[in-house]
Amino acid sequence: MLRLRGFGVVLDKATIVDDVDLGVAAGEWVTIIGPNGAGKSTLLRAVLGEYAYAGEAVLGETPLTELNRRERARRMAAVAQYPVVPAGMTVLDYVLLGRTPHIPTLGRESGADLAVVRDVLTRLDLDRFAGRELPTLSGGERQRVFLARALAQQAPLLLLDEPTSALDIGHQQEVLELIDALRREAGLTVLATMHDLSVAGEYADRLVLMDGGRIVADGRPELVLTEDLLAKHYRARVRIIPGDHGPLVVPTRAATPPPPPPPPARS
Ligand SMILES: Nc1ncnc2c1ncn2[C@@H]1O[C@H](COP(=O)(O)OP(=O)(O)OP(=O)(O)O)[C@@H](O)[C@H]1O
Repeated sequence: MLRLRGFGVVLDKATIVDDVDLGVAAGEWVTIIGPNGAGKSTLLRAVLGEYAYAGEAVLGETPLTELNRRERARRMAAVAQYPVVPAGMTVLDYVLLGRTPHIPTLGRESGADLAVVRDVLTRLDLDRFAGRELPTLSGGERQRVFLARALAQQAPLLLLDEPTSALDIGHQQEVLELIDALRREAGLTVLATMHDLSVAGEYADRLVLMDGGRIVADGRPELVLTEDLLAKHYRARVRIIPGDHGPLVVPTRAATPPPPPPPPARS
C-alpha cells in the first residue's frame, strides 16, 4: 500500500528523517513510536506532501509525486498533531470538508455525503455537537471532530499523528476500537504515531521505533517494546508485563536511596 525507500527529509539544513525504509501493507496497522524530536511527525507530514523528501515514496503503484491534491485526498486522510481550528465553522460543516475530494468541482454535497458525515458523527459520539462551533469544544471533543473529518474522507490509508493524545481513557479506547473496526470492515490501512506505548502495542500489527530520524527497530510489539530498547532510546526505566493484546509498559522509578540517618542526639 505505502512503500518508502531511502526516504529522507531535510529542514533548515538539518536532516530530520534519515534514510528510512518502511512498508505498510494494505489492511495493516503500523504505529511509529520514538522519543520527542525523533522525526515521527515530520515523516508523516512529508508523506502528506507538506515537506519535500528525498528517496522513493509509492502509494499502491503510484509515486506520491505523481498524485495531485485531489487524488492524494481520495487515497489518504490524515489527522495532524495540531490541526488548525477554523473560527466560525460548525462541527457539521467542518466534517463535511472531509467529503471535498468526492464532490465534483463547483458541485454541492449530495445526500450520500451528508449520510456519511452523520454516520461518522454518530460513531464518534459527536451527534450533539453537530451545530456547535469548533472553538467552543473541549480539547478531546475537538480531537474526535478532527478524526471524524478524516474518516468522512473514506480514504483507504489513514495517517494519524497522536490521534488520542487529548482523549480520556474511555474515549481513547472507543476511538481506537472504531478505527480497528473500520480496518476489519473496510480494509483501512493505518499509519500512526503514538506516545502511549502500551496502547500503541495493543492496536498495531507492527511498531516502528524511530530515534534521531532513523528507524532503529521494526517488528511485532513484543520485539520492539523491550526494557533494553526503551532504556536505550527513551532513557526510560520501565517494566514490561505481558498483556492480552501485547506487552504493557509500566514506567518505574529508580530505587529511592535510604533516608539519611537522624542527627546525633545532643546531650
Ligand atoms: N521546520 C523545521 N525546521 C527545523 N527543524 C524542525 C522543523 N520542524 C521540525 N523540526 C525539528 O525536527 C525534529 C523532529 O521533529 P518531529 O516533530 O518530527 O518529531 P516527533 O518525533 O514527532 O516529536 P514529538 O514526539 O515531540 O512530537 C525536532 O528536533 C524538531 O525541532
